Amino acid sequence: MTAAATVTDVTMHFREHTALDGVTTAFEQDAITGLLGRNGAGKTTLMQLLTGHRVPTRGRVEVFGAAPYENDAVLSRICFIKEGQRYPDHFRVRDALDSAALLFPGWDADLAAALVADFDLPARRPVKKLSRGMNSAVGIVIGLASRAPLTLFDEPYLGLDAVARQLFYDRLLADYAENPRTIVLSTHLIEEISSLLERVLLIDRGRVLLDADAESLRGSALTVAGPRDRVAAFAAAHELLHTETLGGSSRAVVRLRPGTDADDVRAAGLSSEPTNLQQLVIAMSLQTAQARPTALSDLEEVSR
Ligand SMILES: Nc1ncnc2c1ncn2[C@@H]1O[C@H](COP(=O)(O)OP(=O)(O)OP(=O)(O)O)[C@@H](O)[C@H]1O
Repeated sequence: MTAAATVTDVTMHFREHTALDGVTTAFEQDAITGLLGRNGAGKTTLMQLLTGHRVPTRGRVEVFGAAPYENDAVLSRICFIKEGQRYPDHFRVRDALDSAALLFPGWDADLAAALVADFDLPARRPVKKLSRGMNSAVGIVIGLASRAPLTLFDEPYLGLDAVARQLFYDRLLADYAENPRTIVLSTHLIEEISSLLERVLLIDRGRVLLDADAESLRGSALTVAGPRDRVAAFAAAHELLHTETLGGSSRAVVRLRPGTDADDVRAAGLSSEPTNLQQLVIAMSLQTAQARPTALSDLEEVSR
């Protein structure tokens, strides 16, 4: 794969807190990557490193072959849309778009105008008087119309209703099909965007938990159910992500070994149902949470 950006053994400390811990990954060029993970996992921190807003404590970040920090040649090719983006107080919607047009060499004014109409944005209204959702829509218009070779959206939906979110997904996909570029999208609305994704990067407590091709993930996990012993025997031959047992029955989320499918589950005398990306992410995150050593505060609670 050709990478637009690479992150090599990157650690990021904020005083005593480790936000990223030895992260190595690559963002495929001209692909849409979903950056997933629980609150505080380190998604925003990773995006800040990719966009030159921070330098890592250790390790190397390269975007288009060079370190992004204070590198104008690289930064002019990056658009970073953050949750709750702020604009100067006096800015109207039109001013926000005009300054974005100056900032991004690939700016498409026609696309911006079409998106403003799609999202029903009042061009002459001050941005600070917009509703939360409208404010997010301004960020989305800028992110899409920038046509930046690397565009990052960090939870861009604050306050956006379901119809507007769907509009965003549709416009993103349509424009991306005509103008492929590298897009990184962090979100907690995993199922809503799962069909858009070509790559999935799941971070948990600053570490990479999953870095995979979305197509290969689809169908790779199943929820299997049946008698406890049979489920345990089946899971032992695959990768067990999460299990729940009630009396003699169990349900387990399992990542299948390559070359196996639901027929193998049936042959083992178990029932199965597909596990979607959101369920897979939850199961993997829960698995690491359960495997984690007991927190100090819990020990203190026990010893009291
Ligand atoms: N400037 C900072 N100073 C101290 N700690 C920070 C700073 N920025 C982030 N952190 C901590 O680093 C960790 C990762 O934060 P980050 O914002 O990257 O997570 P996230 O995955 O984007 O979370 P969310 O989904 O809630 O937005 C968190 O524990 C956070 O408190």
